[in-house]
Amino acid sequence: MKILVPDSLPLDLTSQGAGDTAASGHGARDVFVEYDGGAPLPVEHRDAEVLVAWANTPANLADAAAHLPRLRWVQTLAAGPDAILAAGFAPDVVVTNGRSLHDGPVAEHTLALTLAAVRRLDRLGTAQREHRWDSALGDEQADPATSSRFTLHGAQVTIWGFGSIAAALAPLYAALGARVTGVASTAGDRFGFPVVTDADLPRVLATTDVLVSLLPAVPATRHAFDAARIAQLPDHAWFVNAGRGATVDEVALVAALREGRLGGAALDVTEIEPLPADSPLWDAPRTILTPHVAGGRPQGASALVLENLENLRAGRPLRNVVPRG
Ligand SMILES: NC(=O)C1=CN([C@@H]2O[C@H](COP(=O)(O)OP(=O)(O)OC[C@H]3O[C@@H](n4cnc5c(N)ncnc54)[C@H](O)[C@@H]3O)[C@@H](O)[C@H]2O)C=CC1
Ligand SMILES: O=C(O)C(=O)CO
Repeated sequence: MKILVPDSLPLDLTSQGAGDTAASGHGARDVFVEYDGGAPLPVEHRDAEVLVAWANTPANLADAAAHLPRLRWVQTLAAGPDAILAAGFAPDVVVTNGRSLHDGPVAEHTLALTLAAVRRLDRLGTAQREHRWDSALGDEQADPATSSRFTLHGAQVTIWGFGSIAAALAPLYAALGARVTGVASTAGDRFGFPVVTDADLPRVLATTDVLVSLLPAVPATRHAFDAARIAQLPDHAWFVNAGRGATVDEVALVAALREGRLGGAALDVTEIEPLPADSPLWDAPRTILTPHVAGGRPQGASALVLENLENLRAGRPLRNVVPRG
């Protein structure tokens, strides 16, 4: 079985006995071939049956979808399913994602964005660059009625998209004294945190101090955070997004920031990446931007690939299957 693996990651796929594919019925050894996810796939590797993807260009993925007739399984190492679903792989190709491989780093980065937001590091950074000692901020925020703007202690944090990353993140907020509510496709109690569905958003958002979005980009979540949702939040609430930019109506967000309708926005992701130089988001007031760096490299990618390779050989269901259509 020929398995294409990205040359952009140091995967260790040698320690698994994976070379012997007798159990798969092919009677030949597995061949791991490194490829460049930024270039067309070499013609001599169009007989590959497995594609492991990481940070591939859309053109490379479309090329793979069109030119690998024997393809059975695509393993993306990204948690987000959007890019791999957009490539147009045939319906009988199993697609799995890197859910869980980014939990720790994304949780840390999202917490960092949240702390930068509530402690107003944006404003204090500007003051530093202007050589101004802006200690007034501390006094302004000392008012108990509004102190939730300046501390997470006692603040209501709502995590929209309460899945694998949220499971790592929610306890960090709780440890700082925040109350955490999750929003997901199904309601219930998860890891000790209450989880509601979108139907409850108007009620939940009304008392939210920090709305954290970890929503995947799928058709149902496109521009989910729009003018109507912004209007449901208190004016002091911050919006933190480490999910996907496509879930945000950025025109509505910039308008709200300019009108003082939000405490601010801290965004690791934007609808177009890299963010165009003329995007109004760069200069929107009370806005913190980071360039899609929350996840970084996947953690434990080799183990996931090997586990799913074993599953494929044994005819078992693969881990992290992305629902199609
Ligand atoms: N900024 C970065 O570097 C990174 C961003 N991400 C993003 O984070 C997202 C979340 O990752 P995981 O937690 O691993 O995914 P997950 O699949 O474990 O969780 C997603 C959650 O969103 C919920 N959800 C989906 N549609 C919803 C809707 N319409 N309303 C309410 N909830 C909805 C699901 O019920 C699920 O609980 C990824 O899809 C990806 O876009 C992931 C890794 C790195
Ligand atoms: O895993 C993902 O979805 C990412 O965005 C990686 O940075």
